[in-house]
Amino acid sequence: MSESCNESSCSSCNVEGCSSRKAEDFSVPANAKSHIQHVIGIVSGKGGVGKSLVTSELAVLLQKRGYKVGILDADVTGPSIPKVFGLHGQAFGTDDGIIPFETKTGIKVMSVNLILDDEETPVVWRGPVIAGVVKQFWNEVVWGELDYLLVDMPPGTGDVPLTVFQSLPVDGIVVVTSPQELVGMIVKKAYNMAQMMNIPVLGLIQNMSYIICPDCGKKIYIYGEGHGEETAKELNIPAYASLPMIPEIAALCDAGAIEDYDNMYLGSFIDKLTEK
Ligand SMILES: Nc1ncnc2c1ncn2[C@@H]1O[C@H](COP(=O)(O)OP(=O)(O)OP(=O)(O)O)[C@@H](O)[C@H]1O
Repeated sequence: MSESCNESSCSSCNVEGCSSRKAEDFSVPANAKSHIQHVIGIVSGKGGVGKSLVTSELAVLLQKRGYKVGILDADVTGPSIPKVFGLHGQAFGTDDGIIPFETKTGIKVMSVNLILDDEETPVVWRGPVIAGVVKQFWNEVVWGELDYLLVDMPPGTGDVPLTVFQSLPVDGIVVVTSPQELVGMIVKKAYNMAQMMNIPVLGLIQNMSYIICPDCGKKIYIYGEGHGEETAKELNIPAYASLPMIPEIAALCDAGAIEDYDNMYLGSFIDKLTEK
């Protein structure tokens, strides 16, 4: 077994094959023209639970409260952020880097769909290439001054979440789930991954929790009430919200007009998220 050391940093350690080697630093510098206060990752245990919709809604609400917001769409093989904001076309570059698109209320967005020739071209790239694109969206995009950069992650705990956690200065994550998931297990997987990377879990959102009867206003829990709230309490996750199925939001997303929706279900969640 190799000799151990008491150094606080690998750079000052001369012990060959040191067994107490500290974790390698994979961090990537931001673009020189980017000044970003907070980076928040939006994650889910599995696909289709509404992670991109929640990312977009959080961005819209933060922007409405006067914060400067950007969305880095790290869901490279299933990008849906540009569509819900009605963004189409190709981003251009300058000497400073790639200029992100801006939505009609001023949210900055970068997504693989905004660099492809044709947004219907599938992304059939291997993991390291995809991870490289995400890093480029961090260090080559001119984000400028931002209070919050929200990173829409692909579902699960694979290559891209790992790259984001290692390469970007992520302040915390928000986990999106749905009631019919095996919440306890899937949320805990995401929670445990964040713990392993020393990243706090800032919030949990249980999406598609219920529908509201259009005649009597009663909440109907089609998948059962779910365990989101008790899981948030059990894991000491500070912010929790339960979102219903909202038919008008689905229609606005399809029309690229998500910014026209005033989401009243996420107000106190945003309060907690932005608490100093
Ligand atoms: N609360 C909701 N009310 C109505 N429609 C919703 C709601 N949440 C999500 N949807 C719709 O469900 C679909 C899937 O949502 P979304 O793309 O956000 O999921 P996702 O978890 O990001 O999926 P993936 O992991 O595959 O990227 C979208 O059409 C979205 O508009």
